[in-house]
Amino acid sequence: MIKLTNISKRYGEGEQAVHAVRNINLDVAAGQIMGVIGESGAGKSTLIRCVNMLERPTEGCVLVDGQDLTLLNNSELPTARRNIGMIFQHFNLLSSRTVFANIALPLELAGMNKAAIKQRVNELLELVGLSHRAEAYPNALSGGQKQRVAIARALAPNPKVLLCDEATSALDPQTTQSILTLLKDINRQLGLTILLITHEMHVVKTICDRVAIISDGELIEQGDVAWFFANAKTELARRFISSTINLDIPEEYQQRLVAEPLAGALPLVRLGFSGETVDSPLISILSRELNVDVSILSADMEYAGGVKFGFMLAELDGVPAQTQAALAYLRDHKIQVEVLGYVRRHG
Ligand SMILES: Nc1ncnc2c1ncn2[C@@H]1O[C@H](COP(=O)(O)OP(=O)(O)OP(=O)(O)O)[C@@H](O)[C@H]1O
Repeated sequence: MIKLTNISKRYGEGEQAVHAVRNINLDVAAGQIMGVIGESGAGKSTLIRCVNMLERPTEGCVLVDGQDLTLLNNSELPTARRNIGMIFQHFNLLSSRTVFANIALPLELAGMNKAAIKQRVNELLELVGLSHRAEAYPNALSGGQKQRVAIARALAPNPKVLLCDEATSALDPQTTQSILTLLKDINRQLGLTILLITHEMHVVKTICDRVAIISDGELIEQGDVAWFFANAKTELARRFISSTINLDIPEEYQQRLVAEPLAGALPLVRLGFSGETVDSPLISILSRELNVDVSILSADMEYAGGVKFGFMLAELDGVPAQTQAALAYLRDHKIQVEVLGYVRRHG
């Protein structure tokens, strides 16, 4: 549905030039939710604004629903943009218009008659759960309600694509969750393709099917969300992932942790479960069949992209040969195993 080929965007010329986006290739299939994540200044806003030509790329080609937008002139763009809705971090509502009139605006601009506008706006108000606030002005709404109005306005012309530019960054965690749930519902109900940019891995984990990571204007890694959590290679990706997972080694264990397998010290392992992990009761098999007791220190298991994944910190207690057999068994079952060290017993 969206296909970006060799997109670059340069601001300015010569030595002053800023290469905000460099040579980016990205495909978003119809009906998919794709998240682009990166740190501040990485080029996320520039990239998403290139998709609807709010910024014209310096190079490359932008196909949306088969149409190359870079070939259109400024008078042809407004019609093509009806296929592409967009929402923003700060909502961008018109404060002098009511909720109803904000949502009606793109329909008025498209020349729709009053009765049809009324029907469509009422449908949209219902979709975003704001029928009771139709006559309110934006100033009287909460941040979450404002974003709901912005979503309704973006959906008014029945676009095939929705672009979300840090759409939840100005919202508290609970409101963020409700907006993400709404976006996912809309994606399912309407088959809408969504491209979002964010600096929060939580957003990606909650609603995206695929994720791409951008650093210094370049896409450095991309993949299905569940795969990405378990397999991402770049340090930046791993940093984003650990920001959503709390697996610190408790202080008391840190003090007893040594690098070498001293006699009597037990291996402390970090187990990574991914979409590839074989779904069987591994922990009970270790204790029942391999005689290794597993003491779980902490675990953070998640469900994202339709797949269970997560991490666990555990101590393995058994004689060395059995512990080795247990580690091999886990690896055979596609669990990532990392021995973090060996924990000396008390005393
Ligand atoms: N209109 C502009 N003129 C010149 N430089 C720009 C312009 N817009 C963005 N840049 C520069 O391009 C780079 C990428 O900016 P961009 O806003 O796309 O990053 P971002 O990842 O969205 O950052 P943030 O999360 O902080 O919004 C930055 O170095 C920025 O200073």
